[in-house]
Amino acid sequence: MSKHAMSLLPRWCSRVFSVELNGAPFYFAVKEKHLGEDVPRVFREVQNRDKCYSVLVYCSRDRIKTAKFYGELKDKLLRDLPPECRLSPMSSFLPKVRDSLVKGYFLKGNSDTSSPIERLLSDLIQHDPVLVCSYSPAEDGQQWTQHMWSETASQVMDVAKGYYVVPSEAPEYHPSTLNIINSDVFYSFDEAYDVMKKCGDIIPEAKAVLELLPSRVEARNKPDFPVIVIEGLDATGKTTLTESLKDTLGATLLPSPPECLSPWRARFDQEPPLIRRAFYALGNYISADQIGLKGTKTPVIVDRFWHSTAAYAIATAVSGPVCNLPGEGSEVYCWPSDLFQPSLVVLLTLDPEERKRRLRNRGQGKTDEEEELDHNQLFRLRVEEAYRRISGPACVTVDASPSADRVLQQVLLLIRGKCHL
Ligand SMILES: Nc1ncnc2c1ncn2[C@@H]1O[C@H](COP(=O)(O)OP(=O)(O)O)[C@@H](O)[C@H]1O
Ligand SMILES: Nc1ccn([C@@H]2O[C@H](COP(=O)(O)OP(=O)(O)O)[C@@H](O)[C@H]2O)c(=O)n1
Repeated sequence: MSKHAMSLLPRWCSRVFSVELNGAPFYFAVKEKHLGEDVPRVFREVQNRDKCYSVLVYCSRDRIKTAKFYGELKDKLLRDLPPECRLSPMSSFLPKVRDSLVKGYFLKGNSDTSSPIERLLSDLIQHDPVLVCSYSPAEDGQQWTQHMWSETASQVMDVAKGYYVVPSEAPEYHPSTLNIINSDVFYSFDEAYDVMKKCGDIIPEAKAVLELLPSRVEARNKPDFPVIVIEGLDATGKTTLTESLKDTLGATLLPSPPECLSPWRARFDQEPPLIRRAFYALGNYISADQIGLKGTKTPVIVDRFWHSTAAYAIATAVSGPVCNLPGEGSEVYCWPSDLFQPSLVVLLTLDPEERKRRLRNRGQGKTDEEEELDHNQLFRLRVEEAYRRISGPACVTVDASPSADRVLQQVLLLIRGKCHL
């Protein structure tokens, strides 16, 4: 059965394409007619005998499978492509159109490698939800053109018409911001639950997670006592502070994600963002249920909560500097309407050097994300800024560099001011 590739990604000529080279994005668009525009920067340094390709993963009906496939595609390309072939992250989107982003890879090869690359891409297009294009210099040698591949039952061929590639302006925010809602951050129990439920067929552990979920989303009891969440990057002193608060206030301390999810955490940390973030989102609803239970008897201190879930997810989805984040006040930073709202959220902040020193002294293993915080300063800045932008409740920032006791006293003052304890 033949299908026209273009119908899989509508409004092809309105789309912007982004290729990330050494962490910096380069944008281009396609046009039927050429009006003397420049050659986009991505193609400017490419030699004449080189050939480039793009593989974009379009969303099939099953978005769990699509997310899994996207994660596996990179491994497959890295394993099966000739080593000389250069692979860069790529995406395509309709500016300002929500959920229009599709992701994939941009491949650069030369005339020696084009046969194995094309064999691999032909195979992919026949079996997987991908859209393949090749890029080559136009006949006049001045411009570059894009040819979309079309698949028939037995062969793969270029769709006859080529498009010119032309430079395009950078969007206001990083293109990934278009797809954050309900793919990276979930704003209701039902949205996260739906993803976990659909995972049941392919990830056996998902069924175990579903069984731990509360039957009612609303916290079963409205806590009579204050509920205080302590947030911050790894090694800012959350554990130290939450333990002291527990003792000083006679409070109950709840970790997040909740302990009952511990056996499954490493498993879900390996999954693509859609599944991994749904797991953490659901963890907050389990915590909310426990808060409802304990908060009728004592104050409750929570080590991380929704701020962590949303801030890390947003900062991972977006790359580059802080200005790439969704703008302040964006709906992306809103608290889920069906999730319990704590009385106070404290964000511990620390100078990066002091944080590293504390990490070294503690000497524990780190998650990949925490490793990333160390190596990638921009990632750390994005997480911190996303923390600050989340509202409903917003966090109150506390400098965690003084001694543990001084930090405790500072936070107790805040709690007494806000929660009348
Ligand atoms: N205010 C502080 N001053 C100096 N060292 C601290 C302070 N708070 C915590 N530490 C130390 O820093 C390390 C990280 O603290 P921890 O409470 O485990 O952070 P987190 O739970 O945020 O990862 C620990 O070794 C802890 O003893
Ligand atoms: N409520 C929560 C808690 C953690 N998390 C995730 O868990 C990671 C940090 O957890 P962690 O247990 O390693 O952090 P520490 O509290 O040990 O510093 C973050 O990177 C988040 O991605 C979350 O998404 N939601």
